[in-house]
Amino acid sequence: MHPILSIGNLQCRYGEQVVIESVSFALQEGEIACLLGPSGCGKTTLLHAIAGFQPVTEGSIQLSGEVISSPEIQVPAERRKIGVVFQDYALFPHLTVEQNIAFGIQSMPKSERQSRTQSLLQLVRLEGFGQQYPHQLSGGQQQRVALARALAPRPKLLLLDEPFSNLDTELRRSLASEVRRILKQTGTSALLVTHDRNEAFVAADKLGVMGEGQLLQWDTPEQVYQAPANADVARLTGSGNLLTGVVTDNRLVQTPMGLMNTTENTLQPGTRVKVFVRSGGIEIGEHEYAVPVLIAERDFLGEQCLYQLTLTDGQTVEASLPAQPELSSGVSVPARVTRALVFPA
Ligand SMILES: Nc1ncnc2c1ncn2[C@@H]1O[C@H](COP(=O)(O)OP(=O)(O)OP(=O)(O)O)[C@@H](O)[C@H]1O
Repeated sequence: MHPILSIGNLQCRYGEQVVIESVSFALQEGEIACLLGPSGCGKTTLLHAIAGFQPVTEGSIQLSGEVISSPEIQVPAERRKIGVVFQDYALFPHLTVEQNIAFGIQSMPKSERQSRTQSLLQLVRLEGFGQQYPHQLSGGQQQRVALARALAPRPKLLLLDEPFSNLDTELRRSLASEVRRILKQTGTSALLVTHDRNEAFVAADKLGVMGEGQLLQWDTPEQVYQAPANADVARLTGSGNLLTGVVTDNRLVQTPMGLMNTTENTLQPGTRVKVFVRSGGIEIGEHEYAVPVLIAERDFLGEQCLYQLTLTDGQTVEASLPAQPELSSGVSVPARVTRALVFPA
């Protein structure tokens, strides 16, 4: 069976500027994928190419095995059976919630249309809101209407472009999980674009990390987090610190934050490496590998505190540790790295 979406060696350009280069991945039927990447890396361009709003200059996009985009073929957007949910909801302000949801299914017989609209209202938990107008709803409710409207014609694939970015952080995460429930319940294959890793982790079966027009890694969120392909992916998938280091004779890594173990055992002694230490991979306390650090700043966050630790070479690293009153700014303590990701420099 063909994947629902298959992207092969894709390139997109704006004039001479290449903004998508050699991107390949496949999305299986019913899967939810998230494309995560910093602003300007080409996420929206890629989504637009899949939707049919953006021509491709090399490679191809296939939907259920049929080429819908290539340098020679460009199936019009309205014939792709692809739904799109935009960042700004794009609801029709003069139509009620029900009318918005039913907008794309006008060709259905009336009774079928009405029952589909009602079941979608139920699916997005907005029963009772059918007669309201978009401006009477909260941002999160409006985005759920936009989702119901996009799902109404039963698209083969749903694209979501930064769908939660207008909402506050707390709501973003709960809506990401709500959208995942809705997509799974309807068996909808979807590709969601975001620059918020928490949103991507919550929603995705597959995570695609992008940087400067290229797909840096495509895997499950767990795999990407635990085994990032390179230091850029590590940085994009979790806060932390990038240090430089050298592999020692006994296969440890020497860094400005002391010695640390590595699971990367193919590196020869003397190799220069990049070391990414997540904020949770630092421990305070005596240990043979510990080095003295100065607590430069301490932000109390409840269960955890976020510390800025100054190393003897002047660098500052960020550490997330359980709140302890004795660890306050200005205090010098021993600290070490307990977990690190090591990459060739
Ligand atoms: N219409 C356009 N004409 C020319 N260049 C464009 C156009 N749209 C985007 N670009 C450029 O293409 C690159 C990728 O932009 P794109 O919007 O796809 O990135 P993005 O990852 O979605 O960013 P953001 O998260 O900020 O929306 C950027 O360098 C951008 O300046």
